[in-house]
Amino acid sequence: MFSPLTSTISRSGERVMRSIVSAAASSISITRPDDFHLHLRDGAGLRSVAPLSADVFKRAVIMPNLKHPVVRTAQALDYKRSIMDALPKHTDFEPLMTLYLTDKTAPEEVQAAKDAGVVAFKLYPAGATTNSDSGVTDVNRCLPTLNAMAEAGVLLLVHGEVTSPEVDIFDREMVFIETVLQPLLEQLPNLKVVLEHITTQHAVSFVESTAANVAASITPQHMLLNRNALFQGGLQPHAYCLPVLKRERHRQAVFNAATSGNPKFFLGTDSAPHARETKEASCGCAGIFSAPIALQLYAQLFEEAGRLGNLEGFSSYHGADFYGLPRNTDKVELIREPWQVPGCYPYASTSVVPLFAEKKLSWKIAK
Ligand SMILES: NC(=O)N[C@@H](CC(=O)O)C(=O)O
Ligand SMILES: [Zn+2]
Ligand SMILES: [Zn+2]
Repeated sequence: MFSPLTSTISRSGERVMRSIVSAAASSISITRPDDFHLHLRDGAGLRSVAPLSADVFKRAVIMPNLKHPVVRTAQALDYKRSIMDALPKHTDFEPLMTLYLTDKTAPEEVQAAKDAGVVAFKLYPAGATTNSDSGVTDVNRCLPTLNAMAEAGVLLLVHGEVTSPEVDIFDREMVFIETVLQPLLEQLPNLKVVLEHITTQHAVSFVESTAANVAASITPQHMLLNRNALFQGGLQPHAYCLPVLKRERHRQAVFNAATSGNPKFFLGTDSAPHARETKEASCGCAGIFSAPIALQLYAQLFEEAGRLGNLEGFSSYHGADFYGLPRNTDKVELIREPWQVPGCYPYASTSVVPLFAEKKLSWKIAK
């Protein structure tokens, strides 16, 4: 279903840290990773997928775009309790909660959220993606709240796409950066921003060239696939996510950024489960589910780059450092043992098709 990774990646400048991994190591041990962009949904869907993330990741930044968006601190605390209730009793997984920014979010909510341990607010331009109808119609309406965030050191996470129908869908990230993000950072130069799930050379360059308070998360699908994957052999709904996959040179830019070792880029799977029948539909949902295979696929992609030694920074250090969180101290071990990704996973009363379904991964997580 998905195109295999094209082997066009240059292997020059290979910098494998020998202390962690030797040429064709049969296992690697890395500090336990965190997922800085995760959709867990609620209800029965939550109970299906949450344990799969908690099996691998120590912490995850939980996206607030539920059907009833998580807009108030009290809701985030309720949601956190239902996440913990969906996990085995003695789990050490820690959900890092976020709030959904709206035109009406009061500046006072910022301190309340921070005091309650909420780590960030999420900016969804209204209409940009799944469950974003209550999102922001104009960032200028949110300036007092964004200013409060800058002052309190609370992060802004951004779905970076404009929504105007005149803008070509493949240009929406670039236009957002130019017309919304850049001007916003000129007004609030200290605001800590994560540009989520970046997909273009423009986003990579922007993040590389701005100050240290701007970083980006990178998904496995945007490292792996270009937009041909959407149409390979017919319409491929399970390759559809937002921001939509881009052309090959953008995939390469994102791939190179992720594997470069630059601390501004870190792991955020954007694992976004949708029931199979809601994707295989006349109007299919946007979102790719990757929780149970993401770390293994990142490892494969870093190895493809000849940069397996940079995996640990990307998956376990850069995000924690940017968020001001302590690095995890426990480890996960990946073993070289090919296995086939299942065609689907149970999801509530139905199923969800993962990224890389029925394909072979070369790394497995040791139990
Ligand atoms: N990435 C997606 O295509 N979908 C996400 C929303 C988002 O992260 O934009 C979802 O919640 O399904
Ligand atoms: Zn998004
Ligand atoms: Zn997302």
